[in-house]
Amino acid sequence: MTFDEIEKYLKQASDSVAAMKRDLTTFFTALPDPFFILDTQGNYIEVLGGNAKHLYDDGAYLKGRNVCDVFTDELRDLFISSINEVVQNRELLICEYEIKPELLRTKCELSSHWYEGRVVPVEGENGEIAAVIWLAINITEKKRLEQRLKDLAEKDPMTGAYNRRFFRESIDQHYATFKRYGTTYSLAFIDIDYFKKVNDQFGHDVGDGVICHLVTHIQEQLRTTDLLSRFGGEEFVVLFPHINLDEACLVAERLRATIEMTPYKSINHKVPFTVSIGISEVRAEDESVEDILKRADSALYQSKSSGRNKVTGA
Ligand SMILES: Nc1nc2c(ncn2[C@@H]2O[C@H](COP(=O)(O)OP(=O)(O)OP(=O)(O)O)[C@@H](O)[C@H]2O)c(=O)[nH]1
Repeated sequence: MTFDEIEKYLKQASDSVAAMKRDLTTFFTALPDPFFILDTQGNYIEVLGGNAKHLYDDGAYLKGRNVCDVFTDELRDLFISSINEVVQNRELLICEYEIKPELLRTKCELSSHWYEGRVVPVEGENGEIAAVIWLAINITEKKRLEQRLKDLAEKDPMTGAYNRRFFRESIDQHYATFKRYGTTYSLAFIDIDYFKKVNDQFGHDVGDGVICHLVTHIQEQLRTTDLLSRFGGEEFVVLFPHINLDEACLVAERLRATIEMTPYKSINHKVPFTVSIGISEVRAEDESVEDILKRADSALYQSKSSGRNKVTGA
């Protein structure tokens, strides 16, 4: 082979490698979901794919950065621990994570995005794990649907409070925990006074407004661990975990007083209203959840029969 022939051969080879590289880049860039090549320390070596622009930010800026520079504590831990796990177990790992709007570079985004990460190891020349490939799939729509289905199953559509079925499941769990560990809890039945009159005087729509206003008001006053459910039309129940009767009565009294002071206001109406409340605490001698429910119900009856706008503990 002459020198010219060798040179020609090498040029052809290099051209075809360059063409292959171009083809691969075109191919990877066209992929709808983005994937990242990260070294075992969490440095972004390469960012590819993500052609579905309505679903993904341009991740090019990640190249050369470390996950610790990009994400907040919780996500940083998830990324680092997932990479470590893949390096150790040498197998596919699937995780789900939420990226808050402030981390998304598309500034018009107001809500979080959810992703499914599929992470696989990449072996180096000596068989060691040199890097991981992290495929990120936007599952925000799926998550929204899941949340919607969960809400439909657990919540009252008009007020957004939990429904009676969800309350029943929760109280059954708390009762079981009480029987096993003695962890106390209390219940408050809350019923709007003379609500029929509200409907009769102002109409059903205003009545609905009063109910929603009450729910918002109660939610604002409760701790995040307290559980508010709509038990019936204008009757609600609050489950107070870890709270005894005296403490629950104090909270309920505060609720009663602030409700009295906070009328429902619509464009055309101002509707003052009050509530009656019955409280009970789980007791060692209770044989079932029905016992505590019955006590709260009769305490509510007492509040009603003694003039309404009252709190009674039983
Ligand atoms: N607007 C509206 N009214 C409802 C809803 N659910 C139940 N109600 C009404 O709530 C009223 C409850 O009336 P009652 O049970 O007689 O009780 P009350 O008038 O509040 O009197 P007390 O409870 O004895 O103080 C009924 O007129 C129901 O039609 C609802 O979702 N929206």
